[in-house]
This record gives sequence, C-alpha cells and structure tokens, in this order.
Amino acid sequence: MIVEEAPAKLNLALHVRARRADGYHELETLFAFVDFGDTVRVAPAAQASLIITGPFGAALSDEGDNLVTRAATRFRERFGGGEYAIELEKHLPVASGIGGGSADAAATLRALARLHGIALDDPALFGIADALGSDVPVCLLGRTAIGRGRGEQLEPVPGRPGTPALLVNPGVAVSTAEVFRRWDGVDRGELGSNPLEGRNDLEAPAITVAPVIAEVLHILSEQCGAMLSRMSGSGATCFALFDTEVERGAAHIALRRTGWWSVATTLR
Ligand SMILES: C[C@](O)(CO)[C@H](O)COP(=O)(O)OP(=O)(O)OC[C@H]1O[C@@H](n2ccc(N)nc2=O)[C@H](O)[C@@H]1O
Ligand SMILES: Nc1ncnc2c1ncn2[C@@H]1O[C@H](COP(=O)(O)OP(=O)(O)OP(=O)(O)O)[C@@H](O)[C@H]1O
Repeated sequence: MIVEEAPAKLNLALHVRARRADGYHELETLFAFVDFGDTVRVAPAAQASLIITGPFGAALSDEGDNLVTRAATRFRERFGGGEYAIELEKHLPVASGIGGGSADAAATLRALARLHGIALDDPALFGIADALGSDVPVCLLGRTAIGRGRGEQLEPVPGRPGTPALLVNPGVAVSTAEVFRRWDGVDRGELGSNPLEGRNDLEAPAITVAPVIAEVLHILSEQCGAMLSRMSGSGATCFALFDTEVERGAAHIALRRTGWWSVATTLR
C-alpha cells in the first residue's frame, strides 16, 4: 500500500488580473503548503473502490464524483494498469479555499505514479493534474511557488518553512466559481517583489457571499504577533502567520472560543 500526504495549500497572496474569454481568471498568486492535510492510501485490488473517513469524510461521502476517483480514472486512461482500493482520510474542510480536493487528486496521482514507476515530473502527469483543476498542478509540485495563468504556470520560489500558522474556517462552504463571478473586474496590480505585502483580491467578493469572513479576518488581525492575516483562495478559510509558536498558541486558544474550525500548523 502507498500512503501519500495531501497537505493544504495556502494562497499567501492572490492577485486577480483579468477575466479571460474562456471564463477563467488570470491570476498571480504565491502558493505555500502547511504541515496539515488529508491522507490518501492506495493499494492494488481486484475491484476499484473508494472509502472516505476522517472528520470531514461524511460531508463528501454522498457525492458520487470525487476528485480522487477522477484522478485515478484519468491516470488509468493515460498510463494503463489495474484497479485500486483507495482510502481518503479527510481532515480538510470541503470547499474552503485550501485546496482539499486538489490536494487529494494530486496525492492520488503521486501514489499511482509511484506504483507505476512514473516520474513525478512526467509532463503527462502534469497534464492530467492541469485538466482536473487550477490548483492540482501546484499540489502535485507540493512546494512554495508563484502561480500565473489560471494558477498552472508555476515558478518555484524559496519558502519560509517552519513559520507558525493558524488556519480558521467559520464553517461556511464557499463556491469558487461564485466568488470569481462577484469579482469587480478591477486589476489592482501585480504581485511585486514581496508577495507577503500583497493582497487576496477574492476577499471582498467572498465576504459578499459569506459576511462572517470579515469577522474571521478581523479577529485574526488583532492577535498578538500575527505578522500577516489573510483569506486563502476563494475562502472561507483564513490564516495568520506568526513570529513565534507561543503567539500562535495564544491565538489558537482565543480562536477556539469562537467555535470555528481552527488548526495550529507550520508552513512547509
Ligand atoms: C482560487 C484558487 O483556489 C486559487 O488558488 C484557485 O484558482 C481555484 O482552483 P480550483 O478550486 O482548482 O478551481 P477550478 O476547479 O479550476 O475552477 C472552479 C471555477 O472557479 C473559477 N476560476 C477558477 C480559477 C481561475 N483562475 N479562474 C476562475 O474563474 C471558474 O469559474 C471555474 O469554473
Ligand atoms: N476529495 C475531495 N475533497 C474535497 N472536495 C471534493 C473532493 N472531490 C470532489 N470535491 C468537490 O469539490 C468541491 C471543491 O472542494 P475543495 O475542498 O477542493 O475546494 P477548495 O478548498 O475551495 O479548493 P480551492 O482552494 O482549490 O478552491 C467540493 O464542493 C466538492 O463537491
């Protein structure tokens, strides 16, 4: 059996530049990963199966069309091979801006590539990831990178591994397509040389979908030692980066009182 971690992605900054003719939006984003996520286990089997476990498993079990299954199907169409029994252990909230489904699809592709002796930088594997979703290529890469285009043109950059981070989700699922639809169409400029000084241009439209996001951002920004607080992706998960683990710990205790989902972790 192959076990692959599916870490959550954060958009440390996300600048929306233009709406394209194909309906997607041109982005500039700084992707990073944290030491927290789902787990995917893959084993050869006589018959294909997917079981979903973990705290957010129930939220997905009723949906027939899982990105894990889609990834495995695309992989078999391209590379052949038999059937697999897959277990997805779901720890990431669904439709929450931290790329849970994308991470699961990428982890499935990595597991199958390892089982088939295919290099992780095989262009055909990247092609499958690209077709599955805008965030799947960076999840396949699994390291800090600047993303351009609709997020699939990747330039690896040095990260800040070990930086204490706190993730907070107020429990509202937000549709990525809906948030992009509500973007005001104003290009507020490029990422610049220090993306941490950037913005997430989807915060304002996401707040119109789920006003509680403004409250989450406000509380995070007030925490002692929070050097950066921002929404990730299309929301509703927000994060703060801290100078020290002690400050993150104190913020985690404060946020627990809200009853929202929160996780103390570190950048990878
Ligand atoms: C917002 C981000 O999370 C930032 O990393 C991603 O761009 C979203 O990536 P994703 O969840 O993999 O999204 P996809 O499944 O590719 O797209 C979902 C929908 O979001 C919108 N979408 C997505 C990405 C993009 N660059 N422009 C868009 O307008 C499109 O309406 C699309 O139909
Ligand atoms: N394995 C999966 N995990 C989560 N969602 C999945 C999965 N497979 C399919 N989906 C569907 O994909 C939708 C988006 O889920 P996901 O958690 O990837 O969104 P997200 O966190 O907003 O990601 P992103 O940051 O890439 O926009 C869900 O509403 C769900 O219906």
